[in-house]
Amino acid sequence: MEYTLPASVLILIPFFALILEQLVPKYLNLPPGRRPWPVLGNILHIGKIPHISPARSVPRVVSYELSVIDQHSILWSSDLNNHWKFSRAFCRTHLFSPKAVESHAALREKKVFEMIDFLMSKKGKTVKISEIVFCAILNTWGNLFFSKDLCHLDYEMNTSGIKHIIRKLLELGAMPNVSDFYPVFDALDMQGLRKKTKIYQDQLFNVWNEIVKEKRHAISSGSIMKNQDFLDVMIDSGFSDLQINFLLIELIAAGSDTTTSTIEWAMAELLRNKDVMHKLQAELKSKIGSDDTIIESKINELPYLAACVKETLRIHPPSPLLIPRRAPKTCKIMNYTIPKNSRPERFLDSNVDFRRQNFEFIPFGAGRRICPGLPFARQEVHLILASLIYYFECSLPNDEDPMQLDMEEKFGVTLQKEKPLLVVPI
Ligand code: HEM
Repeated sequence: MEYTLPASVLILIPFFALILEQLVPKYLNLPPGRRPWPVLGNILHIGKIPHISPARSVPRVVSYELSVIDQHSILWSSDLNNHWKFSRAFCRTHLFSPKAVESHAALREKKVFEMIDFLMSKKGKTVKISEIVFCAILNTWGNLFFSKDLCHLDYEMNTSGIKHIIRKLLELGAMPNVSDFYPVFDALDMQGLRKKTKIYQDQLFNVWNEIVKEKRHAISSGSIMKNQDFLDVMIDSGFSDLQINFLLIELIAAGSDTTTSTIEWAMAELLRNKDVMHKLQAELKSKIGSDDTIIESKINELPYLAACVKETLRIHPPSPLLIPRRAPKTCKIMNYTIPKNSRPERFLDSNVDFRRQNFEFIPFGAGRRICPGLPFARQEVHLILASLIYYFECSLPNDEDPMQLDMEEKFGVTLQKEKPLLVVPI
């Protein structure tokens, strides 16, 4: 009996805390948004596609121990601590500086040629283009990191399931987590998201754990030349296994789905916009010639291709928590005309570029947290898209009308097409 009072007070404390949390923001000058419900907050306003919902509060998207994140993550680190600064500088030196990006051009080209060769063998057949592009990109990273391919271009033969694991991790990362809204429940992991994330993370680590072990052994016994790939450099710089795992998982997750979905959306838009497709084909024909191959040094001479990529990133930004913009019909906002739909030409006579400080167009973010992979992604997306359009005349299966193509978006850490794009390369 004597325990009744303290026990009930203990039970009530979280509820008082939650109600207080809902009341306090009323006195702050917050940006306009839907009025939160007591206790529930904006959770009911989030909806199925949170990146375009009018909710005020956006959840923390990942569930992991914050101390571990801050010591090992670039992507999710909550402040700009020394670890974050070191990791960004390390990646910039070895992966993303202009010199590093250029030194990897031959590898990107090789992996794209392999993809084109594979697609040649599929002429006339229906393929899921995102699976093949994803694999080409993953193999580029695999070779940069471990000097090894990570998946099979014939996606039906993939047994490691690496793409599935990455997609699952990204899905879990984007799932609204009760404890993101109510941190008081954090330790309970009520939806089991942390537990599931750990399972998939371990599966991904297993893809390269053996390689890391072998590399450590070979380096310490002096049986291989040093610094042949990024893993060598990490080992040489004293990275622990946990540091290696975190950095690789983040680079692979951040760098594969974003680039793949940009190319998939670009292909879908091009198939729907025949005039744009013809203009792009004409540019490629005139600048590349009819029996030449596409290499990166030629990519920068293709302004219409660059405009198409920018237009894709404008309409379908792969990082959806930066708000996507698309006007279903031409309209005026504050005396500005907002033209409808896809029109890459808007970028031809304009200096707006995601590499500059043009804050009206920031698909890679901006400022100190701007995407460090931008220079790499830019080369990769241009090269793959140009190659697909140059070597193939793609159509939709069963003579489907491109205007009926399903363009629904699926919310996630990266913005995917709800229905994967199926094409027939000819
Ligand atoms: C089309 C391709 C890509 C797009 C649109 C994109 C977009 C973004 C965006 C919007 C952010 C958040 C920026 C912010 O918080 O302000 C980001 C962060 C990041 N991206 Fe990318 N990204 C792409 C490709 C890549 C690639 C290829 C890599 C490298 C493998 C990469 C690695 C990262 C990392 C590590 C961060 C975290 C940076 C930090 O928090 O300091 N991304 N990206």
